[in-house]
Amino acid sequence: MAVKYELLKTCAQTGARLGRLHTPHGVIDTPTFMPVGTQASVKGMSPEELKSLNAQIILSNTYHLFLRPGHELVKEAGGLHKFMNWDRPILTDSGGFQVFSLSEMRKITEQGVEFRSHINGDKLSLTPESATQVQNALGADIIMAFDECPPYPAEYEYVKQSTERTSRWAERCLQAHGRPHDQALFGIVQGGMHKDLRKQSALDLTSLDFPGYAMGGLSVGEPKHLMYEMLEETIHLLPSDKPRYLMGVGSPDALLDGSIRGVDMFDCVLPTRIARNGTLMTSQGRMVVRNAKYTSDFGPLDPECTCYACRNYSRAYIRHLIKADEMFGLRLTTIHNLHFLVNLMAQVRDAIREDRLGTFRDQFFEKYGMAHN
Ligand SMILES: CNc1nc2cc3c(=O)[nH]c(N)nc3c(CC[C@H]3O[C@@H](OC)[C@H](OC)[C@@H]3OC)c2[nH]1
Ligand SMILES: [Zn+2]
Repeated sequence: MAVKYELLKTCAQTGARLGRLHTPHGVIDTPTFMPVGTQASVKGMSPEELKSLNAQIILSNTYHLFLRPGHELVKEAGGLHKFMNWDRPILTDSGGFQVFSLSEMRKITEQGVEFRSHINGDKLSLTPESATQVQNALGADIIMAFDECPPYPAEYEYVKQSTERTSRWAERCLQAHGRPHDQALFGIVQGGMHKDLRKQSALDLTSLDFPGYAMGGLSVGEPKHLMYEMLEETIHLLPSDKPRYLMGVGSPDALLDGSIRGVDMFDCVLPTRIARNGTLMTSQGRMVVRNAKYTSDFGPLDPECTCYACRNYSRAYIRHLIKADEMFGLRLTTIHNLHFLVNLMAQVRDAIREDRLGTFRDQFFEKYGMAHN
């Protein structure tokens, strides 16, 4: 069956929505946080551990898998679900963003992007057609249109040209989309930090009628208030019966403030990335467990947390593992941070159900401390 969004209710206190996203590999409760598994693995986590954390969908990335091991190999393996032994929903990004953030020597034209692999320097290219065909081969449940995420800051004229080209690319992606097993292609709204360009991009893409829409070009170094301004400018132009996905956003405060503004889906490498240097998101704010003050602290990472790491290990032990460069340490900090965000979104959904998300946000910020994010 196709990807279908079901709006269950809107929070009476805020603009937040409670929903369910039905996909061929299962249902996703929204608003949702999606763990990132860029190279077909959420770093250090097994599928069983992700399921025990109640992760309902994970992300992977076209740019990385196109370079290594190659989409033909993944297709030969039976697709990404089989290849990585994950039988729940997967979303893949189109690679547009990574071409600009990772590759060298890139050249962008109406046709697409030419670049050199950051792995071995090979001269490669991606176009709206090839990026869509790669994603068809990988077989995720939700795939993203091939777009350009303009740098921040950028000249108005550049953003205008880029955004108009991204709208033309979106149409080419729809044409090229093979729709294998009802795979859903989401459009990505651009427009930089310019309200008129954001509006035009939203109108262009909604006229093409995608099953879901992402807000791209944000969380690229702009001040948070600017991100929210662009979000507010765009989100009411998107159909309310389709899911809205804010790309690259995942600090706790942004998940709350994005949900309040009507966002249904979030992704971010933050929880897994900071876990790898021993930084934890806890109910009392951020904590750096390698800090000497935890040397003989035999309590859990977070006294309010019920995750596997907090139920079975102490700060002292995890600090020791991180200092000793033991792999198990990073697995425990990753388990905790992923649990923290997945659990935060479960509390957000409960708050929406009970029309109290605004109150929940204020209470959370109070405890978590707005200084941290
Ligand atoms: C951090 N801030 C941020 N702003 C972003 C904006 C865009 C955008 O406009 N277009 C596209 N196509 N992608 C974007 C992305 C990348 C997200 C992916 O990047 C990968 O995480 C690093 C991951 O791949 C599994 C994820 O998959 C959806 C952004 N990330
Ligand atoms: Zn925990």
